[in-house]
Amino acid sequence: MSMLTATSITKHFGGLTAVKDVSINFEKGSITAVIGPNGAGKTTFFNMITGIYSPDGGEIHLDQKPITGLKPNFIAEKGIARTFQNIRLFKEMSVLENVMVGMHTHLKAGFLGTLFSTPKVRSEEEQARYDAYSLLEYVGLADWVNHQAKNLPYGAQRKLEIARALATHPKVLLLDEPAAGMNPKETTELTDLILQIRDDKQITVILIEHDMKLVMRISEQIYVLDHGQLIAQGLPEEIRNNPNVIEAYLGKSAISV
Ligand SMILES: Nc1ncnc2c1ncn2[C@@H]1O[C@H](COP(=O)(O)OP(=O)(O)OP(=O)(O)O)[C@@H](O)[C@H]1O
Repeated sequence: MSMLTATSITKHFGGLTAVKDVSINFEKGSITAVIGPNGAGKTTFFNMITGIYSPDGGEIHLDQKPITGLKPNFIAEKGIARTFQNIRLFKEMSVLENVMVGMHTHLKAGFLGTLFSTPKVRSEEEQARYDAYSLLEYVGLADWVNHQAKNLPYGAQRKLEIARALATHPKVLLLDEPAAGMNPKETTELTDLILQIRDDKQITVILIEHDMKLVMRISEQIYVLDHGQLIAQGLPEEIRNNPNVIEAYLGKSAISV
């Protein structure tokens, strides 16, 4: 079953076409990678899906419903969460608070409730605290809950971003270069975590990533962008051996990955 569909989406920045006529269908519960050289249009593609940019052409559907051009907060509420290429945490806040922030779209007590701290607000807050802790335990950060986010090792900060994204109960999780800057041990842990998220929660995972070992290991489908256009799609094995992809991006050395 299709969970997210981009149909012929295009984005121009002045005279530059960053994404041109790209169509991709993401199946429910699948793990898909979008790869390609620097400047290929991968992040722009993510930015259109998450509502940061409105496409200049084409349509996007989530769970068969149109979401094209909706504002990011609406798209988040409808079930798309993301992490960023450059980590975006509230650095002075605790690890637990960072995840609780991710939950706020789901809390029901309104502004007045928050102002007067009614019993309903207090119980919601307690539940949020408990859920945030559970999520941190799930991603392997239980020992860090009370630390300031800025004091976490790099790999743990990336995991915290994932926990915060999961706090919104997404149907689709977009990961923008989740392994960037990670050491091999952290990358292996991340690989296991992504697989676990999909298996346990049936979340549709889409990742942009330059670490080809990770990409080849976990992706069921791979899409390759170059100069804003889709130049290939297929199974990891097919992509690894595709002459156009080797030429545009992977290089000959990739064959041994
Ligand atoms: N806001 C913007 N204004 C103007 N040009 C932009 C903007 N965002 C992206 N671009 C341009 O669009 C093209 C695609 O950029 P994009 O960041 O989507 O590529 P990418 O594949 O994510 O690259 P990388 O792997 O380096 O992150 C690039 O030429 C980039 O300079």
